[in-house]
Amino acid sequence: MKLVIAKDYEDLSKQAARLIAEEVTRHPSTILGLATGGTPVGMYQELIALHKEEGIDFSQATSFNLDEYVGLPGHHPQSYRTYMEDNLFTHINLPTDKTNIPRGDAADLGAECKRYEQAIAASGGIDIQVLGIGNNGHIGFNEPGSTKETTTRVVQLTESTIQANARYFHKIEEVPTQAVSMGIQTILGAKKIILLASGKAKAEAVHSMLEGEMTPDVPASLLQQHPNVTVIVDEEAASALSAKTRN
Ligand SMILES: N[C@@H]1[C@@H](O)[C@H](O)[C@@H](COP(=O)(O)O)O[C@@H]1O
Repeated sequence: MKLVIAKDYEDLSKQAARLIAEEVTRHPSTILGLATGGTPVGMYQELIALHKEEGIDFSQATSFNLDEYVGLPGHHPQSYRTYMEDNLFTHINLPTDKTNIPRGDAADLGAECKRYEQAIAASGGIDIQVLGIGNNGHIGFNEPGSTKETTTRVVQLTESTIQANARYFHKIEEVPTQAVSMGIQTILGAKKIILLASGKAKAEAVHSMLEGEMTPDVPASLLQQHPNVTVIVDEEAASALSAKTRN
């Protein structure tokens, strides 16, 4: 995996946005894999600026998000659909009907997971997938124990993930306990992957991902088998890495 240590969060966000913008410029009908969470917010702001100031054009692109909470309709203020609308979609020219996010409120969630996986395959597959990382090494909502064979499915969130995500809800009881998430196999199917991590709380997970053994106990470590991963971190998130990995 290629490691980039950015100066700070702003630099990390700019570098990540540049990679996406280059991809969209080179290949306008790019299939983007998008992530939520606090970490990519700065990257989305940079992409909006690149769209407005440099005319980066998303009109022919398609996007697939990693995951969505079970039980939240798209219009719910804490749904990942709302997050994406607010942080990116309403500010760029990606057509709404080309933005895909699993339906967490589907009546038949099993069918929804199949439909989503098939839609990704039918698009030709994800060209560039953005990932964050959970404190416990999760990617998307693939919690520890997720194997490399997993595809889009309903997952149970761990207590630590529920706690980490409670900051977006009024109270912890409101945080859904399940999500629909692309699987590890789905993510590994992307042609390129960019993983972003910022802050001290991610240092241990970044260390295990890059320097630990490949194990479903740290789902992000399974990315070691992918041929084209760029990990962009800031100094704090890099703080548990050995000198050898840093160089
Ligand atoms: N499903 C999302 C992940 O995709 C994200 O990577 C993680 C970390 O979020 P943050 O960037 O806010 O630390 O949070 C959630 O669990």
